[in-house]
Amino acid sequence: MQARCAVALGSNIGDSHAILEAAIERLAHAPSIVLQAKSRWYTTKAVGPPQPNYLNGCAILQVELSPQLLLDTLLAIEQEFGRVRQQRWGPRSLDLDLLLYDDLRLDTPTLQIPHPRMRERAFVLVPLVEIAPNWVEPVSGRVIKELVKEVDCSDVHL
Ligand SMILES: Nc1ncnc2c1ncn2[C@@H]1O[C@H](COP(=O)(O)OP(=O)(O)OP(=O)(O)O)[C@@H](O)[C@H]1O
Ligand SMILES: Nc1nc2c(c(=O)[nH]1)N=C(CO)CN2
Repeated sequence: MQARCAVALGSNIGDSHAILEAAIERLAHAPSIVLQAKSRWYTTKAVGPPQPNYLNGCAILQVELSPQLLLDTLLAIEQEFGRVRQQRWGPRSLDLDLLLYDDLRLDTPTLQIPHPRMRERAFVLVPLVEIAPNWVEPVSGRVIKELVKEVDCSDVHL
């Protein structure tokens, strides 16, 4: 079973650029994952509690993993990069969110697809539109290039 997936990457602790580049390499070499595309890195104002700016980007992966196994892989890579889970929406060395998995809709206690907050997040939609403008977000039924027009992108910069 093959699926095309979109993943969001973020970091605001440590050398975020080096961490995100290393995380992409790690993903690209993970079993059952092929890296198809990656966006540029954007500096973004933190959403949530006061904290340093983030560096954010997105990647498209071809995977031979179930959604749950892909999430487990993402969480394991976060741990490898020293992620310490503290407050919700608090600062982190590496955050990997599973945004889209083909046109799947899933709502379980541990995994929601599409990511439920992706439609309102400029720090997700701006990098994603670079690499997947015509992907239909299955809850809204709208393509990413339309969704990005509806968010305030003024705090997202190259
Ligand atoms: N699509 C998804 N991608 C990543 N994690 C998810 C997803 N759906 C549910 N989760 C669950 O969310 C849990 C907490 O994730 P995390 O700590 O990264 O949240 P957060 O980054 O603080 O907030 P947000 O989810 O708003 O980005 C994960 O352990 C995972 O079980
Ligand atoms: N700009 C920005 N803000 C955030 C981010 C993020 O990646 N970028 N991640 C969060 C928790 O997922 C909370 N706030």
